[in-house]
Amino acid sequence: MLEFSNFEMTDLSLEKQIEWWKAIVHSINDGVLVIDHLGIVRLVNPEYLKITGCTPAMIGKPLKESRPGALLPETLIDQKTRVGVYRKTGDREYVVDMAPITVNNQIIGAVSICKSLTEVHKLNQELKQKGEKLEQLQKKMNSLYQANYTFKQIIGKNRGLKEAVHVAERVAETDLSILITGESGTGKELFAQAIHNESRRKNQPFVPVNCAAIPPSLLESELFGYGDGAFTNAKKGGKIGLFEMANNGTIFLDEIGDMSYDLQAKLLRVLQESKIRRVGETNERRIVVRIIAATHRDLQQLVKKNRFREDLLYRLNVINLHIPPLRERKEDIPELVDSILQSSVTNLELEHVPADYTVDEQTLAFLQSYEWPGNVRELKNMIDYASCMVEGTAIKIEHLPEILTKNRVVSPSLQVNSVDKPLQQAMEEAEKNFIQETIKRFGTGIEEKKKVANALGISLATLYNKLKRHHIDF
Ligand SMILES: Nc1ncnc2c1ncn2[C@@H]1O[C@H](COP(=O)(O)OP(=O)(O)OP(=O)(O)O)[C@@H](O)[C@H]1O
Repeated sequence: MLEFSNFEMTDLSLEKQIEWWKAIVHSINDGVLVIDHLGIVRLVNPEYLKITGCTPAMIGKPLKESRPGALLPETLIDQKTRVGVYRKTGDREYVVDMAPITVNNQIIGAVSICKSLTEVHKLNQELKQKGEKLEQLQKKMNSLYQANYTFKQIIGKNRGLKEAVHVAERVAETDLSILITGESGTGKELFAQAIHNESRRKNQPFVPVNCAAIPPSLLESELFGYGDGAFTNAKKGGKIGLFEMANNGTIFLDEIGDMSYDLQAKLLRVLQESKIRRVGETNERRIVVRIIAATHRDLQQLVKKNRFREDLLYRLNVINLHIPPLRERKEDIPELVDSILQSSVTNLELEHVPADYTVDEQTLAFLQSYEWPGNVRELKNMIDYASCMVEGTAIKIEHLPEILTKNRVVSPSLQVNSVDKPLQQAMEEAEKNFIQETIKRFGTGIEEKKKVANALGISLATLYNKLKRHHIDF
């Protein structure tokens, strides 16, 4: 009920006050109609005329005259407020709120406020469109954050690898945190995706984050998001973080060993409390996320050097999966090569090679003799390159990248029974030359030896063996 009894506008003359009130009513975005206690129309605003299609001629006449079905005069009698009354005149639809106007407990009139449903329909339509857009974005986001691999795609019969697959399959359905260790390119993300796809979270996002690729100063806001105006250049309205994106799914924290010590403490708190706080905000948001972390670093060593928090290591390392490097599972190379060849034809859209092209025996033996510092990723890149270069039905040594064949880094345990002696000899010589070239680059001395071994992608012990075998003084 509208009460005017306490209204004061002492500074204005009566005329001015009326003008003032009319201006207010006219500027209202809803339709307004006022009748006096006799049911005579005293005031209508332009929006009312627009919504109902009435004309200003109705002013000064009984409302029932221009609108015989009007309910407002009844409000004068029963003094009831009516809300959301649906009205339709021709093709005009609108809803009306009605209320009596009282001054000093006396009914002096009634007011009707109406809102066009055409407007509401339009807003509804807009809302629907926004909803559809949101759904599309959600789908897009889910497809961006989708895990593609399953355990079936993990190739290898090596004992260490099979053991890792076995454990991963057993723990996939649980929510236990997993730490995957192994050199770069060994398949850590492949494992993480397969675990996610085998879990009950498989229809939820899988969000990979490379902690080493994001500048430390940005990593916190990338992980946890930020609030409105959290810092200069911050997006208006703030930004959702990767943890929130991964809600109900899995977050894969790759290269966790590269995370700053300070951020490690914040991450630990998030893991313990299942709550995140966006940078610059005070409120916390609950999240349910499965954590899989990975690193090529020795985290125990980093703990000893005070560069990794021991408490975080224990929290992440509930299950440890170690993926052996490719040089320790060379028996898997032929099968990996076969699978890469098959996918190369389709992925690279190669038209110049037959679907059943292969790698010839000598080349395969060479691939098995190489140390693969970049592991399966490097093998895949090499085969993809050779697939583009191949002429005929089989990849030969000359189709491999020059850098690989010129700088052959071959393992001491070269098992190439089927290989012609000249190739073996050539490879031995190439290895010797390559080691000598690398020594020239780095120089001599114990530290330099380490650098040489590093550059060659082999251990110091292997380097010593090779030096002895090739009679190289160092
Ligand atoms: N056992 C395997 N079977 C089939 N493909 C594999 C296997 N291991 C690795 N790959 C392939 O090798 C490539 C590199 O794997 P992935 O990215 O998972 O390695 P990573 O250890 O996570 O590397 P990084 O530490 O550099 O991030 C991918 O294309 C992956 O599909």
